[in-house]
Amino acid sequence: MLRWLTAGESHGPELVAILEGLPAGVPVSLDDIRADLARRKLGYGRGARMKFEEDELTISGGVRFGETMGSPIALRVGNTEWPRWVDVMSASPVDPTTLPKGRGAPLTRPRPGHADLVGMQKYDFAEARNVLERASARETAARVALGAIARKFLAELGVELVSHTLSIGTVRVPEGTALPAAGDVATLDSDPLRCFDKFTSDLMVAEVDRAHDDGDTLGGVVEVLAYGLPPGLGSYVHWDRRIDSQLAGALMGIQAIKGVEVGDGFLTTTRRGSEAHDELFQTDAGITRSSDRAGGTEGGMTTGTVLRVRAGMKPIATVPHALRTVDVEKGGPAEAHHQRSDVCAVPAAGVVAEAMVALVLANSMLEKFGGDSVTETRRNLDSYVSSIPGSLSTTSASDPSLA
Ligand SMILES: Cc1cc2nc3c(=O)[nH]c(=O)nc-3n(C[C@H](O)[C@H](O)[C@H](O)COP(=O)(O)O)c2cc1C
Ligand SMILES: C=C(O[C@@H]1CC(C(=O)O)=C[C@@H](OP(=O)(O)O)[C@H]1O)C(=O)O
Repeated sequence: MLRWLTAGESHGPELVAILEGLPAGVPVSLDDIRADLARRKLGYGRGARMKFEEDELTISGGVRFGETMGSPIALRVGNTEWPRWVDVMSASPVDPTTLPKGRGAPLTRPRPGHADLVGMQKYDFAEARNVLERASARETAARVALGAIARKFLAELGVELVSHTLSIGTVRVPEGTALPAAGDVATLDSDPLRCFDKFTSDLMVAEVDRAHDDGDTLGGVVEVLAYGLPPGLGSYVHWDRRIDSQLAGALMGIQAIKGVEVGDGFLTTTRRGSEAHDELFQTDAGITRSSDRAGGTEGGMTTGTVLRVRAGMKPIATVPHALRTVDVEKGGPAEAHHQRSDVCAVPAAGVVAEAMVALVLANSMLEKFGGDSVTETRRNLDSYVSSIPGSLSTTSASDPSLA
């Protein structure tokens, strides 16, 4: 079983992360993790902070000479902006009146849609700093770093992941657009919104510009695809072993994600049964499916076809054209506090979603195939796959495309 934890605040010295349970022998380099951290910063519409803040990555345990050792992997993602926050985020007691004017001023005008107000009520804080520091999606840098390692493990087992933007606000990729293939990561990352359809991507950029000009923010939908999975990860035998349940939980655990779909998701609910499922056919090569509507899971298990999951992100809560709120110190109406923020962080959420899916799939692989070394995991996987009649041809008969 894989376990992972993150700690650290948005403006603290660093984020730290631990991944426990990964077999030995997985090739991991600083550059692999850095590449995914860099991808998380991409996407048109992110705020100024993405430009000046660097992720300073250190591997402090679990990897030697470029390979995992089977021991817990410990990572640090240092924050180059820390010198500017040493006083406000000091771990030692500080008298706030000694801080320069404006530094550490109490945040008493909670932002609707962010964690500010309920966090203050729940943890008995008089202002929102302690809440937003941890609620902030800065933490997703740590998860992406962990996901990069899970992804390397999956690659050793022949599994590759890719994510793309399906919609920004009301601008959607047209139905029937071909899905990105595993190797399309570089093409996607050179696109300002990581949208596979160039025409739609330009419309999305214009949508972000409009929101920015209006002092507003946007959400959207991302999709993660995983190629090369075997049938049978997850299980129908118990609710918490269903792969759909684990994927949904992991994706909903990302800040601002408010909905998850597997395969054609809610669209499937509008179809008749005769048009909703993927029919099975016997061919010389084995059993194939006529379509790929289910998104690669049936009965809480992977089918062996491409896995397709979507996550819907709400618009950023820190709206420049500030929302109405209450000043909890003075009482009475006020405008929510706002300094800067992303206009749209949907493409970044896609990279985070990839990381979460990678961690869930890596865990499922280990649950089913075990292994203290990746060679052992692969041997067990190969033996299982070769024991299933027709298993190598369970991929969809048709090219997957957007429903
Ligand atoms: C990659 C990413 C970047 C984000 N950037 C911002 C931001 O700049 N400003 C903001 O208010 N919320 C941002 N959010 C969303 C908040 O972190 C989130 O809305 C908040 O923690 C409250 O949680 P909830 O939306 O799940 O209720 C971002 C989320 C993600 C995934
Ligand atoms: C720092 C990151 O994202 C931050 C996530 C975030 C939020 O409220 O979630 C708010 C913004 O930070 P600030 O309020 O300091 O401008 C984003 O920049 C990051 O992704 O690395």
